[in-house]
Amino acid sequence: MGSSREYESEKTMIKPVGMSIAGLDTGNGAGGETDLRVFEVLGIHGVFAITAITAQSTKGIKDITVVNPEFLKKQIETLLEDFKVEAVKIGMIYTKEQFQVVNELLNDYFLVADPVLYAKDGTPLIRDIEEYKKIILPKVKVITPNIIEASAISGVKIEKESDVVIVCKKLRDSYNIPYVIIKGGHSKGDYSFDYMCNDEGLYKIGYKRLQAKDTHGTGSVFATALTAEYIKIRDLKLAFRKARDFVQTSIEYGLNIGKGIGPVNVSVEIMKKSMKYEAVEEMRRFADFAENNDRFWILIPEVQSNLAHSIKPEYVRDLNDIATFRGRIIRRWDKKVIVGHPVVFGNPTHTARMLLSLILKGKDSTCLMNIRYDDKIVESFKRIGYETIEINRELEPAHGEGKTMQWIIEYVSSEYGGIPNVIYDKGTKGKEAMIRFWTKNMEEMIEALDNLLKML
Ligand SMILES: Nc1ncnc2c1ncn2[C@@H]1O[C@H](COP(=O)(O)OP(=O)(O)O)[C@@H](O)[C@H]1O
Ligand SMILES: Cc1ncc(COP(=O)(O)OP(=O)(O)O)c(N)n1
Repeated sequence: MGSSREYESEKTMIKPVGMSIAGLDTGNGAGGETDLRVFEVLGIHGVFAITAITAQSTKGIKDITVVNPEFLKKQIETLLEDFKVEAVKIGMIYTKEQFQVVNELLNDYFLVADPVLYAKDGTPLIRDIEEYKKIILPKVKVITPNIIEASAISGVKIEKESDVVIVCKKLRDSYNIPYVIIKGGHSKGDYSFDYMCNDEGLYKIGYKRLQAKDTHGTGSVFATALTAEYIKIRDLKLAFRKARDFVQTSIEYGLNIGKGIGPVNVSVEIMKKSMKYEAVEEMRRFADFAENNDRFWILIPEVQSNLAHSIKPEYVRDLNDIATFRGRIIRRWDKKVIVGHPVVFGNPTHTARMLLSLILKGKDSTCLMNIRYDDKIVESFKRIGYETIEINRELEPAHGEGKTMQWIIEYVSSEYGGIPNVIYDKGTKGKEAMIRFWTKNMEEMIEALDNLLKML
């Protein structure tokens, strides 16, 4: 046996470093600690120099303790002498003495300023605004105000798109800022437009305005994501698009925690990726079960089977969150069952569509398989303890291809109130009779089919 030294890696692991200079939000929704989480999920090692501690929750800010400028200086110096900081995001920074520290220490750095004049509850987060304009703004490469902040800093009220152009120009000219990004979260309309202006002109991105309650931290998260993306790709226009995309997803999955405005969900993308990985592993487990059970062929209809398996239902939005086997589950001439790998997401199979309809209807279901219709199979499901329901495919309206699965779920739900685990039909002209069986999880699916096969 070789010693463990043989396997020691010679490679050193490195990560780019980004810095946040910001206040601490004790509720972990908007301050420097959230910036660290954003840096982390975007592949940056975040470091944090703290300017103030806010006693804050989803209900707002109760109090603020400001860090003295000497200690802010000590923190920044300590970090800069050790790490190669690639870019710095400046969030809440409170006093002119603190601004002077930044002015003194961060001359040669790429600075992104989020001028958080007020928190959502109206609490001022930058006290000496006039000094901020004089000391901080001329140093920054990018500024990311919302329309209220942009109006307050420029003195020009933003009411329409042409005002954005005027304010952009004014901010760029007055403070010599190369990139001004004005965020449209506080404007009205079906789309939330953000504008970036630079030497080349105005560039606008619009995303559907989400009717979301839990939006605490949108601005902080946007500016930090922009900083992180800039560090990675060094292209601010592309970083703008990526940061905007990141914020949209974070708002879409905002966290309904606390009694007030919950934080946006910055880790949702990596969580969904890891859930998808788990789903693939479970599909493999199912494939082993199906291929190694010598009676599994009994369950396979003429049109063959498939298994649809989703990530946690609350994270499911569309077919991209549902896995199936690309080559279906096939019964060979010699009764051998072959599972057609690979597992793929976003495959518009009947099983995936039906599972999606079930989930969108509010069912806590993650697995669904289509099974050959046979009286004995339906009876066995009943004996195991599952409720069954028969539907008549003759009743299906002529709604074109691709709508049948949704119709079955809508029909069962409206006619019978609930949606039993076993839904079957005896077929119609050109349509094979079929059983569809759904379960809460993979454990239950495998156990139920195992029991069923022992009865047949
Ligand atoms: N309801 C929403 N739907 C979609 N995007 C939004 C919504 N609210 C804010 N945003 C986006 O979130 C980001 C932060 O914007 P904004 O809320 O204006 O900043 P701040 O948090 O500084 O007030 C912007 O990209 C904006 O377009
Ligand atoms: C400590 C701290 N820093 C910044 C903010 C404001 O951030 P923002 O992203 O604008 O979030 P909302 O307050 O608007 O939700 C903060 N609240 N606390």
